[in-house]
Amino acid sequence: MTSLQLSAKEEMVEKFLDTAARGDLSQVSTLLSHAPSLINETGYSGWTALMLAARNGHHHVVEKLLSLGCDKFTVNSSSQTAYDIAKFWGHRHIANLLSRSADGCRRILPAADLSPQENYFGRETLDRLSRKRTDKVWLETKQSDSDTIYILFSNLSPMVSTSQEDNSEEQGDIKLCRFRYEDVRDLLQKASTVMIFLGMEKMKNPSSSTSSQTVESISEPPVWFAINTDEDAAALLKRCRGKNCLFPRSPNRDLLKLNEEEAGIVAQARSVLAWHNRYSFCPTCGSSTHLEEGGYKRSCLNSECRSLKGVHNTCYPRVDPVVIMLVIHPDENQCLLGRKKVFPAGMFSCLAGFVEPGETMEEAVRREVEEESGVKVGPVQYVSCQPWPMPSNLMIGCLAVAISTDIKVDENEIEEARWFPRQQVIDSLFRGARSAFIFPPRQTIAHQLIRHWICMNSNL
Ligand SMILES: NC(=O)C1=CN([C@@H]2O[C@H](COP(=O)(O)OP(=O)(O)OC[C@H]3O[C@@H](n4cnc5c(N)ncnc54)[C@H](O)[C@@H]3O)[C@@H](O)[C@H]2O)C=CC1
Ligand SMILES: [Mg+2]
Ligand SMILES: [Mg+2]
Ligand SMILES: [Mg+2]
Ligand SMILES: [Zn+2]
Repeated sequence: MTSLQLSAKEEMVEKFLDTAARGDLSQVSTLLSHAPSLINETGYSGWTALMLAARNGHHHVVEKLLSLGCDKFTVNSSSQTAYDIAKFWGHRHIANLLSRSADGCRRILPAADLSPQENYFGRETLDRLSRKRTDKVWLETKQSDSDTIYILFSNLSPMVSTSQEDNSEEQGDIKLCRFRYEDVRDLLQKASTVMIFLGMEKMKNPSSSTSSQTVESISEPPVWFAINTDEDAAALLKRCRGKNCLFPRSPNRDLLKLNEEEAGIVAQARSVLAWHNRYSFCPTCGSSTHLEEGGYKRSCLNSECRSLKGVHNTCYPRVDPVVIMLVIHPDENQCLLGRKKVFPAGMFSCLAGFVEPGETMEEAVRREVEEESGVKVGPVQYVSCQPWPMPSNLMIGCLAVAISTDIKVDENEIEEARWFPRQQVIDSLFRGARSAFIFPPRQTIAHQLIRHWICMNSNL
């Protein structure tokens, strides 16, 4: 590029910036249609067109520049963005415009990944159709529909099939056994059977149906129900026609071998069934209860019971919130991990604990960390969450920054807690069993939080 061309370009940039500063919307649009690359240019002042328009309160110009995709995070020599400038000069409507959208949030919370992170047990393959839970006729019709899928639980364990060759604990995958109405009809008639409506399979590709098809001619996807029965497990397994089926004995370990779709279905079914299992009688008066709303409600049969007046939370499935946190050392280069006695040898994980009534998520993080390790925590940031159906937790995953570093473990809860240098954590992640300590499995939110921290400030 010659110096003449350069100065012509500079001249063009200055002209463009001047039109933005004056709020000349039509001229801004014309110049950008001829030379779109002008949009993020900075002139001699180091300011972009967006900053100048924001400085002078030209809302329409700011709007136009944003609609054409200009970069709103560019900073001037005083490290101010267009948003900072608009706020400083009191142009509130422009500041609001610039702070809107997910990008605005990303700037406020740089560590938060706003594309929602999906954790194991969190995939929603079924549309829960909660409005259908009170539609008895629809539910009954669906129960006997030939496409309907039933999954069977015994003692809160789902019946699964497994490939005989694959006996490895970590890798071996298992699949849910699926049954039709005819296969389970007798079970549905037993008074002790608990059945819950799980939902309808989500349409894989709704837009692919041809326009010539009428709405009626497009058949609905199958719906799913889950059944828990007290029938003998061995007798139940005979329904499987010679396939290699079983009821896993250790849900904490074995359910992690399901694929993501089926894990999500089991998370929903197992938690609701576990609630029925533990709340057979009314928690308010001790009378018998009966199932309603597709298995999502248990109502007391005693007409005098207080639980029948107003909304009573004991009538609905319970979820226990648990905070789980990766605590970062103030030097930013170490994290706090602990181990319980029941963990496999060498395994360390994030600290976790139940949220107590009347407590915020942040306070629960600070209290549990201090109780279990003696470390005091300052800022807390939410990262992602995970349904954990053992039996019905919601794991709320956070990063937290320590403001003290001395460790004193509560031996009733934790066997050992240590600060682990970042490099050691990275080695463990990539070397697995050959490393100094073992990570919890990848299906746990604990594993994902540790990974999140490692990846946060690196190019991994
Ligand atoms: N998915 C994951 O990555 C992880 C999941 N977890 C789950 O988080 C849960 C809580 O972690 P902990 O460290 O054990 O919690 P914790 O530190 O609060 O201690 C558990 C103790 O709290 C008491 N407690 C208070 N509220 C309770 C409630 N609603 N249900 C049961 N016990 C209650 C009991 O005495 C229990 O022994 C565990 O059930 C565990 O399965 C724990 C770590 C990792
Ligand atoms: Mg605790
Ligand atoms: Mg704990
Ligand atoms: Mg606790
Ligand atoms: Zn009652």
